[in-house]
Amino acid sequence: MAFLELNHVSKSYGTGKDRVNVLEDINLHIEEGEFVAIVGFTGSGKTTLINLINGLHFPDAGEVLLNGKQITGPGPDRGVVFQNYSLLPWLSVRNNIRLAIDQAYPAASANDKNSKVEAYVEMVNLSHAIDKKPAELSGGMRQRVSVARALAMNPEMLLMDEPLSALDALTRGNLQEEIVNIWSKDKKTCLLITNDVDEGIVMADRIIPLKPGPKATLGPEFKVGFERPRVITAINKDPAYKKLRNEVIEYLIAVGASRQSTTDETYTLPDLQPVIPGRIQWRKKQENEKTKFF
Ligand SMILES: Nc1ncnc2c1ncn2[C@@H]1O[C@H](COP(=O)(O)OP(=O)(O)OP(=O)(O)O)[C@@H](O)[C@H]1O
Repeated sequence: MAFLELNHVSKSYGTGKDRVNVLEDINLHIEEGEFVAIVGFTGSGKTTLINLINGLHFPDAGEVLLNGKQITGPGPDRGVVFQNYSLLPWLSVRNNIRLAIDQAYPAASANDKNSKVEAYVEMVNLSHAIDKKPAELSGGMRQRVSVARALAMNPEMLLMDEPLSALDALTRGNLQEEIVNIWSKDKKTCLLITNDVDEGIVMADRIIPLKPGPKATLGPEFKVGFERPRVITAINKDPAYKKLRNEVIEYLIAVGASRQSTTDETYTLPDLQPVIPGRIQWRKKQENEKTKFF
């Protein structure tokens, strides 16, 4: 029995003609302490997959098991880092983390809780900003707070839904390294959702592609055997890195292309007129229409 198991999981939204079959027959087994990356196309159902594990959604068919038990809702055993930080804007870094500590260690003394808050903030190198509010932080700093908050819950598993995709390349690289450092210290089981193959190679033990939806399924896994710590500037010179990267990318391109040629689903774009600032669109004045001044 694996630590996390998804067996024959399918998930749809809506009913009748509005029904969207997002995931179909998902089978995923993750061992305790493993770091797995799911790489997928935009809109293929990556967030849906995370939400099934997080307990925010439930499968229509199949089962999601953590430690052999069916997931019945969100719980402190799973810490989640979202793409959009989701911090409470009126609270400082300290108090955002404190909320998580209060929930994870309700019986701890105030002093003990304060020390834990400070330790998690230090873990993500934000001690200098501990009393700042989210609006006073950069995107990378906010994402560090999100990671610290998820870890402060002392979860058994960390779920990360494209946590770094809004960040610039340099900040993204630094945070990838920090997250892996933290993971390697206490080996929490990690599931990372990403659309970046390189991110998967730098961070994960295995990369599993999620094929394009609707009815997205998981593709074959790619094992990432590079020794840790992995430094991207060093491993990107390694021919084995280029080979693995090409294999994953070629697989994604192939399934993307075959999906486009076989799908019978059609998507209707909304009927909208784009508003282009600074551009004047002329039309013939209607009869009896008064001239308007803006
Ligand atoms: N609550 C919902 N109700 C109806 N449809 C939904 C709901 N949530 C997601 N969907 C649809 O399910 C599909 C998959 O969405 P999901 O957010 O899981 O994909 P994703 O791969 O995470 O997307 P992205 O890459 O854009 O973040 C999309 O077509 C989306 O419109």
